[in-house]
Amino acid sequence: MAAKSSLIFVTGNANKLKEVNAILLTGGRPIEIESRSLDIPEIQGTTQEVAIAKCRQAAELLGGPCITEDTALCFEALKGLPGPYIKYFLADLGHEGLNALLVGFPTKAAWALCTFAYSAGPGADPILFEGRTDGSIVPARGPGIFGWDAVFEPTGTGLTYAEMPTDQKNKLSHRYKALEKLREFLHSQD
Ligand SMILES: O=P(O)(O)OP(=O)(O)OP(=O)(O)OC[C@H]1O[C@@H](n2cnc3c(O)ncnc32)[C@H](O)[C@@H]1O
Ligand SMILES: [Mg+2]
Repeated sequence: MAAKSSLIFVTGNANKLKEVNAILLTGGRPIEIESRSLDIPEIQGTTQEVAIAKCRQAAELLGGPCITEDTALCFEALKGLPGPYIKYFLADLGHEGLNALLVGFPTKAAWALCTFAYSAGPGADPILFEGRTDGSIVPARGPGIFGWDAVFEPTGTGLTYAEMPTDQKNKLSHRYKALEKLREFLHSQD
């Protein structure tokens, strides 16, 4: 019997990869992935359009099945923006600037949205798996290791993602919720 090759996760983000491995390798039926760092241009559009276009391109480049992931951080006061453009807002404005965007708005509510996309190969329509965690934007607390972790406080926890032990974040995060759906899908394909 031919050995089953593991699924390739295309991402340039080492912190994402670490969390994805930690989440997928735990649980009743662990899933192994390989990773590939490819620089894939991201289009403008809704989170779903961005996710589908990136996964399509990744599958073309690899010539086979793959998964990709897009993370959005959506501010309620800004009707969901920066959303999929959070990477560029964070890079230019920093944690303080993200807080400053909300000065003068009555709500600091926000949600983190993770969208995994799976493509069966070049030409196949990607399938999406979304996970959302609600919270609010706060002045930075905790180590500034991963993106906007220090300014996002999930509702009811009293801690920012950055202040949480890894396994606490990985049990309630946007990424965890999306991966549980992806895990179920992959097992149904076995
Ligand atoms: O190669 P890809 O997978 O696209 O990696 P990326 O870093 O470009 O990631 P995105 O396009 O999804 O942009 C999301 C931004 O949000 C950051 N980010 C993603 N997940 C996060 C998390 O769980 N906590 C904090 N920041 C996160 C990430 O560092 C980026 O700045
Ligand atoms: Mg990206």
